[in-house]
Amino acid sequence: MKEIKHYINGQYVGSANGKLFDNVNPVNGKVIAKVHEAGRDEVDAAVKAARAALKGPWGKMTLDERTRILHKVADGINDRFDEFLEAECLDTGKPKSMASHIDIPRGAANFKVFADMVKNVAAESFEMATPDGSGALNYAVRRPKGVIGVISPWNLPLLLMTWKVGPALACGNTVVVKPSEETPTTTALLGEVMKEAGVPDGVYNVVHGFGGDSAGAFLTAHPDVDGFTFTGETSTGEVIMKAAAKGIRDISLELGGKNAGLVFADCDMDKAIEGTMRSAFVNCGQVCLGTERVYVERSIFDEFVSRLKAEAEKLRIGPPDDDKANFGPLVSLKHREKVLSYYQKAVDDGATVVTGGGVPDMPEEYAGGAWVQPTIWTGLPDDSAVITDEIFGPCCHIRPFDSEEEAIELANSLPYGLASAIWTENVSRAHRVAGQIEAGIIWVNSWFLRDLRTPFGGSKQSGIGREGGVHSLEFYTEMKNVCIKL
Ligand SMILES: NC(=O)c1ccc[n+]([C@@H]2O[C@H](COP(=O)([O-])OP(=O)(O)OC[C@H]3O[C@@H](n4cnc5c(N)ncnc54)[C@H](O)[C@@H]3O)[C@@H](O)[C@H]2O)c1
Ligand SMILES: O=C/C=C/C=C(\O)C(=O)O
Repeated sequence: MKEIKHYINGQYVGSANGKLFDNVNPVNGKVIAKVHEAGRDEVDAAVKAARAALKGPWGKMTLDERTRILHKVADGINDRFDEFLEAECLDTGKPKSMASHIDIPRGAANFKVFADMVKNVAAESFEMATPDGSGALNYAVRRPKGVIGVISPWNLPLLLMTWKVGPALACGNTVVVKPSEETPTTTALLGEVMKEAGVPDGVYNVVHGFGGDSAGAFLTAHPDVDGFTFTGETSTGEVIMKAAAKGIRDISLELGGKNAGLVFADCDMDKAIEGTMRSAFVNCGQVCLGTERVYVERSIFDEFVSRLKAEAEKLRIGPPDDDKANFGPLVSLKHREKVLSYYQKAVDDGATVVTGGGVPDMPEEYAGGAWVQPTIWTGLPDDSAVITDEIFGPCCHIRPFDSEEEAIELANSLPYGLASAIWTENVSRAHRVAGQIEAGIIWVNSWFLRDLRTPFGGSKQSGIGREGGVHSLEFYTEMKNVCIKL
């Protein structure tokens, strides 16, 4: 059986404690690899390697050399595109048609964009007067933050990990990455690409394992990590924030959401249906930006519900290599238990199940997989846990509204503030509503349309800080002001 090892100081190494855990294919429940679980020793070795590499050739490289290498990393991902695609789809069960358009290309783009970005951002300077009349000049320079701990989730494994590692390395930092225990493979494979691209040993390190009382917690407890960038659940973010407080380490948190889609009667219905389909069901609903709450103006409510139902029922469920399938399984049976508990809760709370609500019949070979049906509800009270909790499954609840004010109030009614999608052809309304939604990312007549130069992150309990463009540089560098008396 294949083993997945840590990548520390440019070498693949196993765990001294001999602990291994199963990497399971969610399509059929079969074990595809055994993964080494890091103990404190491996985490410590990874952090030490990262610290040493900061002072080694990586720290001494010119910006040009560093960014050229990062372009080679991106090229290396593209050169081995099929291998990354296969690995990502085995770990997650997602359709190849999706991973080949989103996950893997973005894995490469995350290195290119930030390599180019760091070369083109100027630092600030201020001239000032002094009492003696000679004046002074201030200029700011950016320096790498140091060793960055990167903790990433399983829903878009390569995309979300490189979204952090790309800018971290572009800014001259070194990293220790703890990928999700559900999806270790592409993060491990990236070590080979780093080596081939000429990234010096110790710059990119990977430790595998779980969160609490395992690799994740050992990494956040390690005193020699200078900052943590994390994507995952809000409750995990709280734990990581506490760990980072020890030693006053910086954090960037991209957390959960319970995002609202607002569909106004003046929308282009075709666009709204197409976009809401994606925002509710793509990646089997496992996208932090997805809209699990859809609010539709009353005059078009019935039409919207019946059209969304018709489209949801056309989704083709199947494994990654079924070319026609556009809907895979959830990431694990454990996650399915959680999602199905909300499917049950919806019924208990009096929902009308418009479509789905259970587990699809699958052929024998996929019976052990984590399949669920795409599901739409109406009729739930606003305080149902189905409406207030992030389910992270392929489901949405649709509720009517009567006025713009009510729609905004409903969208803002939860403690999350990640993303929102507004569907209207009225340009004034689009600006007006976008301005009032309490969320970090607003899409109008689109969803998950990404320009990597833009600020990305959540407000309220959906996160702290922004990444993307120059905002990533804010987190991954320390700014230093030099004041020169003339
Ligand atoms: N805001 C965003 O950009 C964004 C993007 C993707 C996913 N998410 C969120 O991620 C969640 C789904 O991902 P998940 O289930 O993998 O999240 P999770 O919080 O369970 O796990 C994320 C990572 O944290 C690690 N971890 C867990 N407990 C830890 C601990 N105590 N100390 C250190 N590390 C720990 C896990 O092992 C994993 O690597 C959803 O809530 C989703 O909304 C947010
Ligand atoms: O599941 C969450 C998706 C997050 C997407 C990004 O972080 C991105 O597109 O950069």
